[in-house]
Amino acid sequence: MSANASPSGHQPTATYDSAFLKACRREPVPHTPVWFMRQAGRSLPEYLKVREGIPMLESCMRPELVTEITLQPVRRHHVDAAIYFSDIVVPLKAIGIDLDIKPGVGPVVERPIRSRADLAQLRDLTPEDVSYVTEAIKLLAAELGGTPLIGFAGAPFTLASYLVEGGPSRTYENAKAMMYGDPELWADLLDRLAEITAAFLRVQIEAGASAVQLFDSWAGALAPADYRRSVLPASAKVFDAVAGYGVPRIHFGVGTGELLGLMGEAGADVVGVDWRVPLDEAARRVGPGKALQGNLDPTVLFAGPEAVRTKTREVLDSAAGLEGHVFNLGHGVLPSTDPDALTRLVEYVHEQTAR
Ligand SMILES: Cc1c2[nH]c(c1CCC(=O)O)Cc1[nH]c(c(CCC(=O)O)c1C)Cc1[nH]c(c(CCC(=O)O)c1C)Cc1[nH]c(c(C)c1CCC(=O)O)C2
Repeated sequence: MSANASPSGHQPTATYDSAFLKACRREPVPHTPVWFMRQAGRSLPEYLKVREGIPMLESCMRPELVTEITLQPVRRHHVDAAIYFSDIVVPLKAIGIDLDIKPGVGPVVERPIRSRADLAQLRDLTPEDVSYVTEAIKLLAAELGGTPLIGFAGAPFTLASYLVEGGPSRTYENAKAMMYGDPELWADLLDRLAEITAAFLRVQIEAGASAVQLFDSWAGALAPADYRRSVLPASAKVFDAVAGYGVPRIHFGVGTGELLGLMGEAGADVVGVDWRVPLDEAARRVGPGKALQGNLDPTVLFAGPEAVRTKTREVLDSAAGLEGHVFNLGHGVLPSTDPDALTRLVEYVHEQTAR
């Protein structure tokens, strides 16, 4: 049996009983678990060293390299969970979409999806398309011991934002134009992406991931009514598709203060919160029955150790009444962050919350 227990009749394992998975299940924890979005990556000199000369997407397809990069922040910071090293566009590349990740820019798509004919670019994802993911997760499970591994994928809206725009955007004008102007095409696009995303998460869970996070990073660009009508059904389809595994499902976005209730409704077990809404208020918006993840402003790490402690204490205080809290930043680690500040932060949260 894998490190993941089935919802019925679980076998206790160090992974199943880890602080991270307990907090996701809203069970009592020995300390508040901590991990960081983008904990692997450019903030770590050891990452820059092993990535030297290897393009981002290629590095995601090399199981030994993925394993090493995923383990680096666990070794260095003693975080409570590892996140699988990959990118949200990897499954799109795997089904043959012509795209690349440009350094300092982000994902760039050669032929953006703008019409019904363009949908033909999207075919089903099979486990064979991403055999390197299965291989890397098996290697990781052997190395991680009791530390849980989080698998992840981009949510249909965030993936669509890259596919329709053709690259990063501040306004999402093409994606939103399709959403408002051709709702049927938009719904079909998001539904196809939901299927690809669900298939990609299933591969990760079946290989041994203990939790999954759906990154809807750019959903905060939407008004609640549009999110509910045009985006929520596709994200809900993804969460439904992986519900049966009994692994916690985390749902994250940036600038989603007005969407937190709806993001919970989409079906996640844990809702990620950025730094704009305090966790006690976020809990009221999300409603009962869900754990929360977050939410230190990543720029606080540039302010010196005392400020980090003060602001961390504020996050912990606002989380004091929650049933389940996973400490994280409100968004990813910024590349120029001092890694020692992250190590100290993990230590501080553990020490402050030891029970
Ligand atoms: C929107 C998004 C993307 N990718 C991702 C998201 C959702 C999370 C978020 O909101 O930040 C998700 C992602 N991308 C990466 C991870 C690794 C796992 C981890 O969190 O440690 C994760 C979880 C690696 C990466 N993905 C990328 C890097 C940097 C490239 C490099 O190191 O060469 C890493 C470590 C590239 C990437 N890929 C993307 C962007 C915007 C960029 C940055 C472009 C740049 O600034 O150079 C798309």
